[in-house]
Amino acid sequence: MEFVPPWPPTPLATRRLAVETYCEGERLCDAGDHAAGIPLLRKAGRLAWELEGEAWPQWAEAMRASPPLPPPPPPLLDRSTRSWPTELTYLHAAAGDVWWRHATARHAIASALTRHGTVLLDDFAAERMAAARAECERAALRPARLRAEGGGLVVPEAAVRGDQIAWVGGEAQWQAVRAVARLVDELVCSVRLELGGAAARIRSRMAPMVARYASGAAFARHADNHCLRGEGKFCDSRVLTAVLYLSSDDWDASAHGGCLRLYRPAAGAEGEQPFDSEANAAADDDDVLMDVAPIADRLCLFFADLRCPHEVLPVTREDGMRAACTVWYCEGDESSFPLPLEVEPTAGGEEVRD
Ligand SMILES: O=C(O)CCC(=O)C(=O)O
Ligand SMILES: [Fe+2]
Repeated sequence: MEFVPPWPPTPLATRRLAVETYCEGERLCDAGDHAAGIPLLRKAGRLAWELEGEAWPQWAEAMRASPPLPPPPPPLLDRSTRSWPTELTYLHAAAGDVWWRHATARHAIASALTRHGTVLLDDFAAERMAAARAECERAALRPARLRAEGGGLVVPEAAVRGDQIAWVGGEAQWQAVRAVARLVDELVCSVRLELGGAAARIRSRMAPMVARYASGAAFARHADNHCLRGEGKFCDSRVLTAVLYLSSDDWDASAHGGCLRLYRPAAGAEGEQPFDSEANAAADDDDVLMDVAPIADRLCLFFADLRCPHEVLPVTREDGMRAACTVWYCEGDESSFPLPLEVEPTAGGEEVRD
């Protein structure tokens, strides 16, 4: 009688991971670490039912015998890769400096965010960018800190989080950074309703954070706000993250590093863990979505929660500046800067009191 398999064959995309998980489980069991090995063997069986049987199919044996292929490098979005949809290229050329104010652009931005959790806009602040960058270059910054297990704030190792930061208040030294943050406000306020969900309830934002990454600095994989679908012990009110890069004009990510690496949402992310640099560092590279070069005047918008894990890859350049202004947009009106319900186009760069 012909053997009829109990389930459809495991998809090709999952097979390699299943076999590798099995081999790692087997290696740990052989080394006597059954507590770590057995869960991996079980996981392998959940990934590919064929591995539960006595006799493995040919594809599984072949994979066990062949060394794993190195993962393909993630796509690098750099200066040569246009980040907006093709239909916006003409618009960008035609619409003058603030091209994304056009309704077509806003719909495309909202729809990319909804579909992919992230969107990139190049030439975002146009002529306002250079002054903001100059303020960032001049500023005295201090090492960023992370919350330690006991609750206190510590300066971590540079590979875990090595940026130097400042929170932008009402001081005269930050006039241009405040002006670009108001441009981001205008964009976020104009797309929030179309985004729906918690984004539709964005009513405030935090003070902008300016950050510079010197040579050797990185920020290990993390999500800005540890919650999934609005829930989780470590949830705060942040909904959207907006990062506007203020790097040197000649930043070449393939030579100087410092890319923002975006990951797919972690499978089964419960949203219950605090920032855990070890677990995050060990996370799977298979989940990489793309590497975003931190080129000047590029705005990267993404959801602040566990839908968008990300990391800053180490900077390898001694001179030059890898810098950004980050603004977090929050549900409700409790954060430092209330946002209007109606959007007014931001006046051309002049100073308005925040
Ligand atoms: O600078 C970047 O590209 C992202 C920084 C970041 O992830 C953060 O500050 O939370
Ligand atoms: Fe982040």
